[in-house]
Amino acid sequence: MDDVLQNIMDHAVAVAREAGQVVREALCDEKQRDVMTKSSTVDLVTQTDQRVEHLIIQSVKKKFPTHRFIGEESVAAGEACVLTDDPTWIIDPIDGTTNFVHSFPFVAVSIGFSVDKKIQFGVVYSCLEDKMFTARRVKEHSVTENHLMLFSSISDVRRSIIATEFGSNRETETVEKIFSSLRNILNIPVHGVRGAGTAAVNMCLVASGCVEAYYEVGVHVWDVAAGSVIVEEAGGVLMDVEGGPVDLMSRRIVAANNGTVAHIVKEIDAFSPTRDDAPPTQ
Ligand SMILES: O=P([O-])([O-])O[C@@H]1[C@H](O)[C@H](O)[C@@H](O)[C@H](O)[C@H]1O
Ligand SMILES: [Mg+2]
Ligand SMILES: [Mg+2]
Repeated sequence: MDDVLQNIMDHAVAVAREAGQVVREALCDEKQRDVMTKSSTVDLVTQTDQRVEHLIIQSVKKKFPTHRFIGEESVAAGEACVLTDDPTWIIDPIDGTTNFVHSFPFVAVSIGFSVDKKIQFGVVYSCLEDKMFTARRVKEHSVTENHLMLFSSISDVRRSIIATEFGSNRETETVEKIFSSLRNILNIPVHGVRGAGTAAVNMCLVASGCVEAYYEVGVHVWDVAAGSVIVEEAGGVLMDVEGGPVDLMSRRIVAANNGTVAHIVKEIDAFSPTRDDAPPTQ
């Protein structure tokens, strides 16, 4: 299985790079950044998101015809978001669509691959920085192209930088919760709070030791599937925002180094968005 998995992972890296090239070219063409909206007026999608997801899925289908898919834009178009034991590609064609639309320079292609409901490897291509982050669920971990994982050993949360995002839910109660968590964390006080505008890149920043933790309520499985292996293989931990094991379908995540995770979890004002795998409402 090892060689088979490596073969699949090599394909994921190649197709992520190809997708990244499409994203870079699209950035120079305003038409390809025309905005449509999904769950709210600030949940953006473009024809480029759809085109890139199609490209990835078609390329994989040719090589691995029995594999299944959970893709952000396919789910938006009505496909089920159900993780089975079958080999499944979990795809976010453009993580950071708002960044893409505004030319804010952090945009990633994120691909996780799952077997038996466990993510086996993750590939995050931060395509404007041209950084490829990969990790496979084995002892070895690797980040290609000179991007060494330099995991943070800071255990004093007051010396940390914490990454988070505001997401795309603007309901008053949700915004209140987001600010309540943020206030608690700033008041620790931490050195700073940052957000790249892409969950996948934020997780790679944890894996690279640039920030000590990243948390968000409202992410989706395609935002964090790839990053989850990258963080764990770098030596980090994943947790639910109220402590306990993370559930990638729950839309809640903390990814952190060992020293700060417990401190961060204490400060988050948690809430529970509708799960990714919830049956559709009629
Ligand atoms: O929509 P998208 O750009 O693929 O993904 C979003 C980005 O990762 C953003 O940083 C995060 O705050 C949202 O929760 C995600 O949904
Ligand atoms: Mg995303
Ligand atoms: Mg996306």
